[in-house]
Amino acid sequence: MKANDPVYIAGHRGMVGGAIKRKLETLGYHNIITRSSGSLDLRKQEEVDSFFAAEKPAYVFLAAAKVGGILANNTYRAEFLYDNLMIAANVIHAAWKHGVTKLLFLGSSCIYPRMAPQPIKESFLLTGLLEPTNEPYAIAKIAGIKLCEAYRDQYGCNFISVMPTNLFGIGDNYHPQNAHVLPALIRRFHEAKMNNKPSVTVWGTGTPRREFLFADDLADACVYLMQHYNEREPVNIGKGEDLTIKQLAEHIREVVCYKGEIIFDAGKPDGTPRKLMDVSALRRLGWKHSTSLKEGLVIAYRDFLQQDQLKLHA
Ligand SMILES: NC(=O)C1=CN([C@@H]2O[C@H](COP(=O)(O)OP(=O)(O)OC[C@H]3O[C@@H](n4cnc5c(N)ncnc54)[C@H](OP(=O)(O)O)[C@@H]3O)[C@@H](O)[C@H]2O)C=CC1
Ligand SMILES: C[C@H]1O[C@H](OP(=O)(O)OP(=O)(O)OC[C@H]2O[C@@H](n3cnc4c(=O)[nH]c(N)nc43)[C@H](O)[C@@H]2O)[C@@H](O)[C@@H](O)C1=O
Repeated sequence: MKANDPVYIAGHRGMVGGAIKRKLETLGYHNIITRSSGSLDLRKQEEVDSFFAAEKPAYVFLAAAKVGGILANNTYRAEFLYDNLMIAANVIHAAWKHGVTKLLFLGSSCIYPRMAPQPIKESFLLTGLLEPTNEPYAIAKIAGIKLCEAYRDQYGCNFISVMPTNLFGIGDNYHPQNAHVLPALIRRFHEAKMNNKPSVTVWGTGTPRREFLFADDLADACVYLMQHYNEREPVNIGKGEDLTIKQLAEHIREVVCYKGEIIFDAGKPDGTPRKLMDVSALRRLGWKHSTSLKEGLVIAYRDFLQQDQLKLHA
């Protein structure tokens, strides 16, 4: 990938796409192609085809998707399946048809079986039942991986897939119901602090374990793999270390400087008990994260405060 090659980032206004764009710009890439979902709906095959015919991207980062936390996944099951299937199918097919040199598809750690042995190796894909709360999203993401593999097998396309662990960072979604746990709790603890509430409720039992990677680290890994990885097998992207949701909530309470209690609502779903990534393949390829959870949380809280201020002045 050379500095003047046309690089399309699908989903550049999102947390991950935005981080990939920042990374590429820092590295001197100056021919970056972007479209918002308003100007190019990736669920529409003809629109996608015309876009690829006109813009002829050489490299594609596929970071556009319908994304959300456990409740959003479980509530909007139709959209999480339909939108993500259509986006993956349309973009990957157009990339083949219009001769894209290389494409990187973003999957997710939730594609692995709910009760997969830990840490989860890439080879565990399709060896067991999925977590029911995010089965539609996972099925669409698995279809994306299989599309990359099929176009590689049949047509020799250099399409690669990466499986990121749970992410957080700049430009995250802080919606109280639809967000992932980390941004949702930043908001809940902040609002409790501002309103002098005696306690904050955290969904589930607090016992599930999750791994959290800072989105700028993920972007760094994606660009690294775009430059150095050309194989068929998906690659896990994570840190290889996790913690319980209770421990995460305690870290966020500290960063936000909230002094009240934490209460657990076991009526809400826990989801997968654990999904710790085996990152040995990524390490062998020469990549390791650089941002600690604590450092990332401080940046994420600052990002939340900035988004909050922007809304107040909008
Ligand atoms: N966040 C996480 O914890 C994880 C994310 N991932 C994966 O990383 C990728 C990026 O996620 P993230 O950045 O968090 O998600 P965001 O919700 O922040 O961003 C998603 C982007 O996708 C675009 N998009 C959605 N629907 C369409 C559509 N129909 N047509 C065109 N563009 C569309 C949106 O564009 P616009 O803003 O213009 O509407 C948006 O910018 C996804 O593939 C996701 O599955 C994987 C593991 C964990
Ligand atoms: C990235 C990944 O994200 C999703 O899977 P998930 O890992 O279960 O993600 P989550 O962040 O929503 O929850 C993690 C844990 O945290 C608990 N939890 C506590 N309190 C809140 C809370 O306030 N909000 C949320 N969302 N969860 C909370 C929650 O009950 C659960 O035990 C998938 O949709 C999947 O598709 C996917 O790709």
